[in-house]
Amino acid sequence: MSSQRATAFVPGHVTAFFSAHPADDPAVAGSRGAGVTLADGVTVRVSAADVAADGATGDAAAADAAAAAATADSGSRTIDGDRGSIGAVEDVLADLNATGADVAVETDLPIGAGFGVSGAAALGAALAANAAFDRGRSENDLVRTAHAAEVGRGTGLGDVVAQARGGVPVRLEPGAPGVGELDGVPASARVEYVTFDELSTEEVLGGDTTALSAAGEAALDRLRADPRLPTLMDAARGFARDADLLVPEVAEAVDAVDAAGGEAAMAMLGRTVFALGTGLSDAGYEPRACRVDAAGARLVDDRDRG
Ligand SMILES: Nc1ncnc2c1ncn2[C@@H]1O[C@H](COP(=O)(O)OP(=O)(O)OP(=O)(O)O)[C@@H](O)[C@H]1O
Ligand SMILES: CC(C)(CO)[C@@H](O)C(=O)[O-]
Repeated sequence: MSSQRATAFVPGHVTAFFSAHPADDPAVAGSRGAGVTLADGVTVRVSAADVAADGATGDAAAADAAAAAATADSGSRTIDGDRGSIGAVEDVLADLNATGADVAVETDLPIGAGFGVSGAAALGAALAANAAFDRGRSENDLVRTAHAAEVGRGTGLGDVVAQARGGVPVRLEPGAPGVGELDGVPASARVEYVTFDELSTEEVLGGDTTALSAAGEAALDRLRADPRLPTLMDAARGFARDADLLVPEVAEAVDAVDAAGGEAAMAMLGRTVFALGTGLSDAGYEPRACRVDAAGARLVDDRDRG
């Protein structure tokens, strides 16, 4: 019996460095690399359209009506309360026969600025729709669905598998569960971040990624030899420089943090700088701050998240 509504939380993910590995099969396509998941993330609420309207949690007839509504053409879509949709989320809902559901995406993170919001929204929609409509999929299956949707839309390669894991994920082999392979840097930290503007993931991934990927592989070799946070940050700085992705505002902030004795790097793919500890505050910026997310993507009780 389905509950007809469910809520999932998925951490943000900043990629420190990556290499791109396209493939025809979206479960095989992905990226190698490493990054940091954030306790700041994306909450996705999925509910059958009539349940959202009526607040009914009701009897078997109501459940049948709700299940039917879930597969209707399209329910409402909001991002932070305004009408809006994310392509990868739509593909996930289609895969789960849940296009008729109402889907509310909520996040304090900026979209398109290197926090993997589209991947998080896709994974959150998969977890919540599966629970709301009792689709009976396993976690790996849902991560695969969200990964394929994200890769298919060109909005990310490795965010979904990283967000499913939490912590400081290292993507050793590209692809969805069953294909890719993950490790992690066993560390927790406070992370500060400042965003200057968006950077289109679709544009960068759609261009020539040969040089970028060579730089990403070199950075991964360094981190594998010394899986510690300072090495991740140093490898990230080398990657941004060698892959020619550094933008002036970010370069200036990274230098300022370095001059103040801290560790910072550029978040891929956004005009965003992230730092460990109080790196950005110490350098005179007014950053947002959170911890590394410890748990990875998860269903949450509606009451826990207002
Ligand atoms: N307000 C918005 N600003 C930017 N993109 C939006 C917005 N609303 C919906 N979208 C959609 O969300 C997706 C954003 O994907 P994109 O990969 O650029 O960002 P991201 O996942 O937040 O970050 P990144 O991949 O840089 O880590 C796009 O498919 C875009 O069409
Ligand atoms: C391509 C990417 C940098 C976009 O955020 C990310 O998905 C990754 O690391 O694969």
